This record gives sequence, structure tokens and C-alpha cells, in this order.
Amino acid sequence: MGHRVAIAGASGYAGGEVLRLLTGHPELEIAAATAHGHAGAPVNQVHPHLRTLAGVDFTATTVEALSDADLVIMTLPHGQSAELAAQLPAGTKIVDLGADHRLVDAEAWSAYYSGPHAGAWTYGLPELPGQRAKIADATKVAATGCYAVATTLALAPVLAAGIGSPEDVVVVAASGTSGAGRQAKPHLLASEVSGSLTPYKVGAHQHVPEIKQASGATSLSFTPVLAPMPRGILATVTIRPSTAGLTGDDVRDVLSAAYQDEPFVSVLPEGVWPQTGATLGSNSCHLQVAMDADADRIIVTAAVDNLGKGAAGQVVQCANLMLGLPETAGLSANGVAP
Ligand SMILES: NC(=O)C1=CN([C@@H]2O[C@H](COP(=O)(O)OP(=O)(O)OC[C@H]3O[C@@H](n4cnc5c(N)ncnc54)[C@H](OP(=O)(O)O)[C@@H]3O)[C@@H](O)[C@H]2O)C=CC1
Ligand SMILES: CC(=O)N[C@@H](CCC(=O)OP(=O)(O)O)C(=O)O
Repeated sequence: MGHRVAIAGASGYAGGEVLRLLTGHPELEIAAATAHGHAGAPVNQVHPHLRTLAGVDFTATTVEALSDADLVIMTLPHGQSAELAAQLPAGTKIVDLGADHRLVDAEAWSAYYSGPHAGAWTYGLPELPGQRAKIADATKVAATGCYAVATTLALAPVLAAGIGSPEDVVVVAASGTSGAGRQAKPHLLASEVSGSLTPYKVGAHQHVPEIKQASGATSLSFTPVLAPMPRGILATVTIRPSTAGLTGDDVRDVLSAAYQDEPFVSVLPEGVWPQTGATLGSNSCHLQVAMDADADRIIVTAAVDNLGKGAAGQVVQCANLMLGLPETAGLSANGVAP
């Protein structure tokens, strides 16, 4: 029998994608799918694409509904997971996709989120040096924010290699609307989003302290842009070089070395630029590099599916590690295209 996984917040976008991945997973089975407003509703009614879950209903998000599982995945709004997690038996394995347990620094938490700081769990990005083993040993893992995944994967090896300045990093990143969740919000109306690109939370995005913590950057300008598409993130990260005469090939060598054994991170062939469409439905991050000689900046561009490697895919990747399963089980590096 497979490991039993409960999903708290399974009626949302990220939870729905976790359900989809679990229906195709060889070793994991769904112990419970819980919801808030949709408690009692058939899963098929809320997620009509999940045909094999016909006959399964969402239950309410309670301690009882989650206690029986081998591992609990939480895809709840910020501020909802910490209290619930604290009520579960101490040894319960949990992967939390919300932000409640990501930040070590309580001041940074207070600057960007509301409510008390719940403390930090093991950070769920296995591609960071040393992190894979920590995740495998952990009972509690804080999965990564969607922009933070793309940006950190592009940035961290450059800073770790000492070829870029941690004090001078600029990121502009576009996201599809599913990154904002499924709750009705006026700025997400089709009439507002269609045919338009909109910056938001300019200079004030909650992923800034998370990216700094994960990548080692000390000063970071981050501008997110809402894009008229349901899924995908394209992050363009530029960094001031800290060594003279750096070439694009030097940067490419650093990233290629960092990710040569990674199943889900690809440095694309020279001249091929990441596109969100190529990552859809996958757990992949695609990277490409260039040197802007005129501006003297390293450019690294990253694409992910915000619901894939940006959310449900990385959560399943962490769950696999925590349960001693092959890290890639139930996940694909291949996307859906066109
Ligand atoms: N969407 C994305 O790309 C990413 C999301 N995340 C994070 O994952 C979490 C989920 O995101 P997403 O799926 O987009 O959000 P959604 O708004 O789509 O889903 C939220 C889920 O939480 C439930 N919920 C809502 N309010 C409450 C509450 N007060 N108490 C308990 N449950 C509640 C909802 O239930 P119901 O609908 O039944 O009311 C639903 O199941 C968030 O913390 C988000 O920041 C992280 C990375 C990427
Ligand atoms: C398009 C959009 O609104 N995206 C969300 C990011 C969602 C996400 O990654 O979630 P966490 O906040 O859990 O990190 C935002 O910018 O706030």
C-alpha cells in the first residue's frame, strides 16, 4: 500500500494541482482532501478536470481529518497553516506551501505578513546546496513561494560562486493569474487582466525577504507583473558582476555545474530562451544566461509553471524526499505544449 497523504486546502488552485499529481503518483494515495467554503462539495464539481476523483467529496479542514495521514500537505492562505499545524500530533510530517514557516527573521515576517511569527521550518528547495538531505530528514518543511523558486534558482549559484554582487540584484518577474489564488478579486477579473500587463506590490513584495534568505542577496529590487495568462512565471534577474571580464560562458558554466545532476532544472542550449509555455504542467525550471556588456550586468532568465515547480510540483518533490521515495516519483520534467 502507498503512503497516505492528506491535503488541507485542496479546493484551491495549488491544492487542485496537488490532487492532480497525486492521482498519477505510483506511491502516494489521497487520505483526505479538505476545503473551507467548499467543504461537502464533490471534488469533480470544483475541479472538473480531475475525472478519476468522481465520488470523492471535500471534507472540512479539521485536525481529525488530517491526523490519520502519513504526510499532510497544506495549501492554505497565509496565516492559516501555523495554528492548524500546531494542533496536529508533533511527529506529523507536514509540507506547508503557505508562507507561515518560511522566514527565519521575525522582523522580516512582520514587515510583510500579519499575525505572529510562527518560526521557520526546513526550507523546501532541494536544489540549494545541502538542502536535499535536510528535507529528507525533516518532519516539517516550508515550501517555496512561486516567484522565489524561479528567482532563487536563477540567482543563488551566481552569488555562491562569487561572480555576482549580492548587493546589486534587480528582478522583474511576470506571473499568470493563478498565482493569486482562486478567490474572487476585482483586479483578477477577465476585463481587467485580458490584454494588459500590470505591475503590482512594486518595491514591496513579500518574496523579497524570502529570496534574500534563500539566495544570499543583501539588496534586491523586485517588480512583479500580472500577465494575461492562467499559469507561468518568467523572472529576469540581473546582477552586477563582481569580477572583471566575466563572459556569458563563464556564467553558463557556473549554472550548468550547479544543476548538472538536477532532474528538474535545465540550463537551455545557447540561444534558446525560457518561455513559460514550455514549463506548463511540469516540475521544471528553465534557465538561460547572457552578459549585458553595455550595462555590465549578468542576466539570468528563469521560467516555471507557478502551479508546478512554483507550487504543487515542489511540494510533491519534498514529500517524496521526506517519505524516502525517489525524488522524481509522480513528477515530470516535460511540459504540455503548445
Ligand atoms: N497559486 C500559486 O501559484 C501559489 C500559491 N502558494 C501559496 O499556496 C497557498 C494556496 O494558494 P492557492 O491555491 O493559490 O489559493 P486558493 O485561494 O486558490 O485556495 C485556498 C485554499 O484554502 C482554503 N481556505 C480559504 N480560506 C480559508 C480559511 N480561512 N481557513 C482554511 N482554509 C481556507 C480554500 O478553501 P475554499 O475554496 O473551500 O474556501 C482553498 O482550498 C497560499 O498560501 C499561496 O500563497 C505558493 C506558491 C504558488
Ligand atoms: C500573481 C500573484 O498575485 N501572485 C502572488 C504570489 C503567490 C505565491 O507565490 O504565494 P506565496 O505568497 O505563498 O509565496 C503574489 O504576488 O502575491
